[in-house]
Formats: sequence, C-alpha cells, structure tokens
Amino acid sequence: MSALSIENVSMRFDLPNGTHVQALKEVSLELKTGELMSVLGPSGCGKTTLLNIVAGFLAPTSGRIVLNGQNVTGPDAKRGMVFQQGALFEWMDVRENVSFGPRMKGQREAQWGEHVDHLLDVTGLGEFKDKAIYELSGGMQQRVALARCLANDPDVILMDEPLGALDALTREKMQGLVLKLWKETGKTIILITHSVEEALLLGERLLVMAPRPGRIHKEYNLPFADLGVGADLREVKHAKGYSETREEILEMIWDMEEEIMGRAEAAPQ
Ligand SMILES: Nc1ncnc2c1ncn2[C@@H]1O[C@H](COP(=O)(O)OP(=O)(O)OP(=O)(O)O)[C@@H](O)[C@H]1O
Repeated sequence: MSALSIENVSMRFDLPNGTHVQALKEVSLELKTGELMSVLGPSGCGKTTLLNIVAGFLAPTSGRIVLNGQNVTGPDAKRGMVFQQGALFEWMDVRENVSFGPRMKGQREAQWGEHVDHLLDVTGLGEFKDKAIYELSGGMQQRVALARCLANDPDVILMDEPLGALDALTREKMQGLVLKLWKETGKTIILITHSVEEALLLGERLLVMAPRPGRIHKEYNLPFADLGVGADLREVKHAKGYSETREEILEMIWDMEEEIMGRAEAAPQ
C-alpha cells in the first residue's frame, strides 16, 4: 500500500467576476513511505494548491487524498509543513520553537526532551538552542523550521520553497541537510521548488507540472538524491545524466513559459 495517494484531484477556483481558474485537473499520484518527490513547474501550474490540498488546508473540488488508508479531511500533525519563511514564533527561543508541537499535545519534557535535543543536534542548532529567533540568520531559521516540523513526527513533510529565500551558499548547505534528514528519518517528503538544480539534487522522484489547467506533465526517477547523501553536492552535478536531464527540464519549462506568454499576448485586452 502506498503511504500517500493523491486520487484524481481537481481544484477549481470560482472568481467574483463570474470566471474561474482550473488550478488542478485530475492529478493522480502515489508516494511510498520514505520517498522524496520534488515538484517543479512554471508559476501558476498549481504546485502550492496541490500542497495545500495534501496538507488539508484546502478541500479539492473533486478527488481525494488518502494517507495511510485514511481520507484527509483537514489539517493535522500527520502532515507537517515547512514554508519559505519559517513562520516561527518570535517570542519563543529556538528550543521552545522546536518543542512547540509536543508541548501543545500536553507532553511533559521527559517525553520530548531527548528527541528535541537530538533534532537540535542533527540540524546544527545545539549551540543556539537558547537564542531568540531574531538573533538567527535566515538559514538558521529554516533549520529551526525543519526541526520543529520533525519534532511532531509527521508521516509526510510538505515543503513549499523551503530554501527559496536563502543565499546560494547557505542554500547549498541546507540542501545537504534536507538529504541527511530524509535518510535519517525515513520521512515521505514533497518539496516544491523553482530551482531545477534543487529539484534534481533532492528529488529521487521529480514531477514537472504544466499550467492551465494545472496537471502532471512528466515524471522522472533520478539517482542524484541518493548519490548526494553525505556527499559534496557539487560533485553530484558531474554525475552521469545530470546535465542532460537539467537541460531537458529547463527547455520543457521554458517552452511552457513561452506558451503562457504567447497566450497572454494573444488575449483580448
Ligand atoms: N484562492 C484562490 N483563488 C483564486 N485563484 C487561485 C487561488 N489560489 C490559487 N489560485 C490560482 O490557481 C492557479 C494555481 O496557483 P498556485 O499558487 O497553486 O500555483 P503555483 O504553481 O504554486 O505558482 P507559483 O510558482 O507562482 O507559486 C493560479 O492561476 C492562481 O492564480
């Protein structure tokens, strides 16, 4: 049985002016426990809508999400989200942020302390656990967001451009951390990114979506995420097939964007 099933999901937004946007049309997808899927596609192809539906924040117009045999009907801690900006609690220190989920469940420190301290260590936050959020760099804040998500022990982690706001070097380090945490925890992960390189490096499965209506365009199974665990990601970029796949995907997305621009220009004003 697959851990996460996205079954024939469509999403239509009705707009106040009487028109509508078909954000997703009949999207079906199965993920096994422990798979890491990256999702790419031009702006507006429904990536965030899909993630929000899997999270339970949005109900699809039709279709359903099934996680470990149960229908998803709303948000809960089984699906953790990591956003582009950490959405952290500024008034709590790092350790308080990371332990927020277990504390909200009414657990005592004896129940969560060890696990939270382990997560602080593996995310490189051990020495920063008493710091206020505003004292941390953007990269460190995203480490807190990852650790906080893992502290809830979710079945699936949903990441919406989690590294998008970081500078290039920090982003590269964080990509290594995502791979490390993926292998160490065995979590099922869906990661949205606008970076083709990031999608290639992190996704053992890579989904390219197309817009209008939002749908699956092509899926790849890739060796690079496995090669990248504990390795220098710059080396992985020299692996067989990496450049060719990157070029193929770049061209695919470029063509889609050109088509969107063409349609926009042809539309009556
Ligand atoms: N609440 C809403 N009401 C109306 N239209 C919406 C709503 N949310 C999303 N849309 C539309 O649905 C389509 C898909 O949006 P979505 O944000 O999922 O795309 P995306 O691929 O994540 O885009 P981006 O890469 O720019 O973040 C877009 O045309 C968007 O304008």
